[in-house]
Amino acid sequence: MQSPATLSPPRDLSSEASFGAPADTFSNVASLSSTPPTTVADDASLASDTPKNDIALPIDPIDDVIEPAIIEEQSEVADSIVITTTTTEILTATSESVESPETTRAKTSESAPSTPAPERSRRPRLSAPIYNLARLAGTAMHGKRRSKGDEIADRKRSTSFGSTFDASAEDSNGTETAINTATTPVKDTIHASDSQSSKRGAKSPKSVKSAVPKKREEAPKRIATRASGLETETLAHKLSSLGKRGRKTFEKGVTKMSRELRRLQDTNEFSGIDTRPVLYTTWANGKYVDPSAPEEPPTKKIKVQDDSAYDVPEMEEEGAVEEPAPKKRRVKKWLDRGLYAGQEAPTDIFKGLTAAEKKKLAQFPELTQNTKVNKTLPSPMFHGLCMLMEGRDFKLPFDLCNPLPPGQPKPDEWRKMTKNRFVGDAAAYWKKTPHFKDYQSKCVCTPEDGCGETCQNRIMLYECDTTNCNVGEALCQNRAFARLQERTRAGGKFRVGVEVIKTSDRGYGIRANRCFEANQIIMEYTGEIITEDECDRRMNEKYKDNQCYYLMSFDQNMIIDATTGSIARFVNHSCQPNCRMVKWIVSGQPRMALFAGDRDIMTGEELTYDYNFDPFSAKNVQKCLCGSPNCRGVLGPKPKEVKPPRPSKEELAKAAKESAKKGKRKLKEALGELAEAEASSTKKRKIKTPAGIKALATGVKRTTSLKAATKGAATVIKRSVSTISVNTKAALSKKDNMPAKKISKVSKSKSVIKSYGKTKSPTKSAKTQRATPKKTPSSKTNQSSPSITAATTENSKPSKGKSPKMTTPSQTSSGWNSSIASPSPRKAMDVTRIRLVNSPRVV
Ligand SMILES: C[S@@+](CC[C@H](N)C(=O)[O-])C[C@H]1O[C@@H](n2cnc3c(N)ncnc32)[C@H](O)[C@@H]1O
Repeated sequence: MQSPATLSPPRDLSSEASFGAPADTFSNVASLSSTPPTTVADDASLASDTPKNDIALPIDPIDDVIEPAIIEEQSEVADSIVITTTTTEILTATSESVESPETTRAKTSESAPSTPAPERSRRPRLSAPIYNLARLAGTAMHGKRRSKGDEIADRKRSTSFGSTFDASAEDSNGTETAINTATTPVKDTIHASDSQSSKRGAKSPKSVKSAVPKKREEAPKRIATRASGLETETLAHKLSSLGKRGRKTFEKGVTKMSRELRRLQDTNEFSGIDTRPVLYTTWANGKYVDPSAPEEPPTKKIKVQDDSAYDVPEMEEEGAVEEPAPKKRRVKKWLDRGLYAGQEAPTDIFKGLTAAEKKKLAQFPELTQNTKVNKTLPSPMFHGLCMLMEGRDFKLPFDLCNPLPPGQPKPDEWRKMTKNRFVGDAAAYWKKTPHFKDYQSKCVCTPEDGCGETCQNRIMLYECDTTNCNVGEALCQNRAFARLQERTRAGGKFRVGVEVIKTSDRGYGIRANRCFEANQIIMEYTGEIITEDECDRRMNEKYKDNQCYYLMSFDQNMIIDATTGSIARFVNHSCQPNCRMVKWIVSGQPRMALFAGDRDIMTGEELTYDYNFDPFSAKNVQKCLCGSPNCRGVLGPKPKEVKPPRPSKEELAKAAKESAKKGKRKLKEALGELAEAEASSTKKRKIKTPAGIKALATGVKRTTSLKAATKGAATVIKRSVSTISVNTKAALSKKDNMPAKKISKVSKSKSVIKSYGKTKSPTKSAKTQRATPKKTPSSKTNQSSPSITAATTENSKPSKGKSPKMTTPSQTSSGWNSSIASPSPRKAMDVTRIRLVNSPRVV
């Protein structure tokens, strides 16, 4: 069987064949919407499956005429063509038998209406006859076949030309047959359409639309479905939207409508009703705004909250749920002094200059005469004036905006704690100490004094507050911790004034990012306050694998563990420090803070203090990398001062026995040598014989028992190997904290045994003590003697209950107690020793 591509319409077959245009059944469909047939001659064109432009030229010019009203008919015809194409094989051979257009016209002219319909005024060729195709096809009598249940589809199927085709195929003279069979469906199809109605009322939706513009002014304005939101329309609306022809059709009744229209009349498409859901879309800035898309978080600028969001009437009535508190407006923190915060504006530019410098400065009248101080942007401390005098261009020694280079690694493993926290028995222990109550006694300062150097609270290292100050907040200068709190509460890194840095060789460190005056409080050293027992436990269990510890001897039998603590724990050691660590009693609580040293501190300087490191063992001695000219080389005492390992009890007993054997004279000699050695090592201090030695001597003198002598000797030996660090210079304050002048008379040396004897004669500061000196725990144990010697742990506190490791000179305690027993309360407080041990076993 031949493919449909070879099929050709029954008319003008030769020409079709000659075109040889490819064709398929779908092209028929395409042709339906193009050139509707208006004449019989066009019948052939209807069956043509060649492209329209191919056949348009040779065919009658009527084809050029577009008749919208017959489009529906054409579609019907097209349906038939699909079927009739099966016969074209025969038709190609009988092209000569096809009726010519003229013949066809002659035939049809008889039955064609004499006058063209007035509606068809658009027809360009009025002369062209219009035929009643139904009549011509002989189908006009069929009437309303559809209403009788005649299904078009069935009809099409029933129009099988199989037999005809076969017959015609067999018919050698089958020309006529072929024509009949070929034309029958076409005519049948044409007949099926009502030419009358097609002329007048038959309108496809397309044709309806094309008619609408003509009567646009008359027709009531169509209400846009989208605008109105209506999804259904009234009949009147439907009619109005049909235009004139459509309305007429409705008015005349469906019988006047073409079959196609009748088929479509109840469709929304026919009525022009858009039943698809109307999509309301939002566009902004040329972009589609998806309403289902999650809302973008409001930008920073859009901070205005809609108050209506809080309108929850039910909740208000019940009163059960509180309204969310309005967000507190963040107050912008301004730095009033910039990089030089903490720097006082110089009132006397000659201050601190040498005579030569003053002379030189006097040569610059513009500098000396100008008494007005630039408070807005003061020149850098120590730099500006010197540079001016040297005649150099001023250049900042560091980045103004950020002294610290960016990208500094910060410690992340560290948990911060800004307040001390007592752990375990430490709190109860502290409450038993006299400091807890004694700090409340009021100072006797006058407003003129302003709690200066002579303030008893200051001397005792008790910070003044409302309970113990006689002067009042406005004039009191002894409130360093309170000022620190004020400063840091305001926030901002320049107010806090310190930042963590990463040093090249000592791990992390702390750097000043503002200026600090001499003796000014810088930051507090906070952590967990634990007892020594707890410290032992932690070191043996918790920190046994740690590289180093942040444990600082704090008070009697108490230690601050800053493993969880403030950033002060990162302050490194220096043998020439610019800070010191001092303990104060604030509101009855022990607190430790880092204070600036005797000189001002510049922005960018690394903060250091002397650890007074007690390694507890020679093997724990760490190399010091502070780089100062007077570096001791190790963290702690110099190697020669490193304590030898402590003798065991047996060794001590043996030594005592031996010394007892040597006799009284030799023992005296030994003691004399020892005392001499101590005296030579502490030039400024008068060494008092330690109580143990005293007891030993007394025991020998009085020929007491050997046991007593042994005990005394053992005590002496113990003390001789103990490192007792007394940083007598610590906690000196010129302005805020301590009267420096008085303390300056005290030796600065941090010594071992040397320190013991110096406290026999009261220092000048002792004169300022209260009439009734406060009793320390150590003084309780050795009340008669204010000397350090009587206050060692060994004496005051038996080492029975301690582990062997800790029983040995609880050096921290001994050092601490010794200073507490000092007649100078200042000295009693200023001992701070950091215990940084590399091996927990050593403790
Ligand atoms: C309390 S921490 C100080 C902060 C420490 N750099 C860090 O990164 O955590 C004490 C440890 O710092 C190191 N360190 C501090 N000062 C030092 C110095 N001058 N020389 C060498 N190491 C020092 C030692 O390892 C010491 O055990």
